[in-house]
Amino acid sequence: MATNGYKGSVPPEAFRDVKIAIIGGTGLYQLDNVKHIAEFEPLTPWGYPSSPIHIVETAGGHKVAFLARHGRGHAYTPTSVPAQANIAALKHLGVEAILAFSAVGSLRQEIKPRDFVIPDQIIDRTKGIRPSTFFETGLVAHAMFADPFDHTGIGQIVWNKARDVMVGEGVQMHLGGTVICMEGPAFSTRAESNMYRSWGGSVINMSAIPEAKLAREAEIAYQMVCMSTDYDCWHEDEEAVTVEMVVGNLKANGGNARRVVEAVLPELEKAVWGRESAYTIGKGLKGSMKFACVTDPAKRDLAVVRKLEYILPGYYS
Ligand SMILES: CSC[C@H]1O[C@H](OP(=O)(O)O)[C@H](O)[C@@H]1O
Ligand SMILES: Nc1ncnc2[nH]cnc12
Repeated sequence: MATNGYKGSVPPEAFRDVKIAIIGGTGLYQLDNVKHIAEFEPLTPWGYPSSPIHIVETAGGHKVAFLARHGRGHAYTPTSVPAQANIAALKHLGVEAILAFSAVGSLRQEIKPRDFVIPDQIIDRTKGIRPSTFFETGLVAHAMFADPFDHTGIGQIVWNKARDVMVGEGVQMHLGGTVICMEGPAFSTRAESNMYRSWGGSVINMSAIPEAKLAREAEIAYQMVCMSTDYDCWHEDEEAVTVEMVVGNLKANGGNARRVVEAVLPELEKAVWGRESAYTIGKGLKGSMKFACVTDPAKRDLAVVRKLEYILPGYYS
C-alpha cells in the first residue's frame, strides 16, 4: 500500500477535495480494490481519530476517505470510540457525505442474518457516558435530529444502486427501519431484546449514537447501512447472540459491504460533486448549525468558539 504517513492538524494537498467518507465497523477495517493514495492521523480539538484516515481514489477519479470505527485491530470498545475526533477529522477534510457500516442484531423475523438494512430512525439506548456533542458551556446549539439519517439522499442511492447487486449475492436489502443503539459492550438480556421489539426496533447495534448526532452537528449527510449478523436473543428457535456468530456472518458481510460501496460510489460522487443526479445529498443541512446556536455572542466562550472553528469555520466568531 502506498502511503504518505502524515501526522498533523492541517491536511496537505493530497487530502484536499475529499467529500465522501466511508466508516467501516466490525469486520470492515479497510477497502479493497481501490487505489490507496495516502493516510494520515490528524490531531483534532477532540483528540486523534480511532485510526489513520485512508484516502483512496475511486474508479471515477475522486478521493474518498476511509476510517475504521474501532481502529485497526478493533482496539476501541463501542463506548470508547473517539467519535468526536472521527467526525471532526472527516469534516475538516471537507467531507459532506458519510456512508457508515455497522454489524447489527436483527429484532425482526424477516431480517435474516446477512441481510442488509437501510434504517431511517434511531432509538438511543446509550447511557449518557459517551461524549455526544461538539457543543459545551459557552457555546450552545441544538441540532434538528427528527430524521437522523440522510434517507432521501444517500439512503435512496444505496437502495436503488445496491439492491440488485445484493440480491445477486443472495442478500436481501430492507429499506427503512429503526436502529436501537445500546451501550454495550455486553449484549442485551432477553427482556431487553423483547422490549426493543415491542418498541418497534428493527435492528440493534452499539454505534449509531453518537456518530449520527455528531455528523448532523458537523452538517455532514450521514447514512448507516446495517449488516445483520444474528437474531440477538429474542428468537425462540435461534441461539442467543455470541461473538462467534457475529464474526462468522461478518466474513460474508464484509465482502458484501465492499460490493455496496462499489455500486453506490459512482452515483454518490455525481450527487456530491453537483453533477446531474436525481438525488440531493444533505437537504437543508448547509448553514443549519449557524442558526441552531442560542448563545448570545457576548456570552460565548472564545476557547469553545475556536474549537468549533475546526468543523464550522466562521459560524460563531
Ligand atoms: C462484535 S458484535 C458488537 C459490535 O458490533 C457492532 O459494531 P459496528 O457497529 O462498529 O459494526 C456493534 O455496534 C458493536 O459495537
Ligand atoms: N445482537 C447485537 N446487539 C448489539 N450489537 C450487535 N452487533 C451485532 N449483533 C449485535
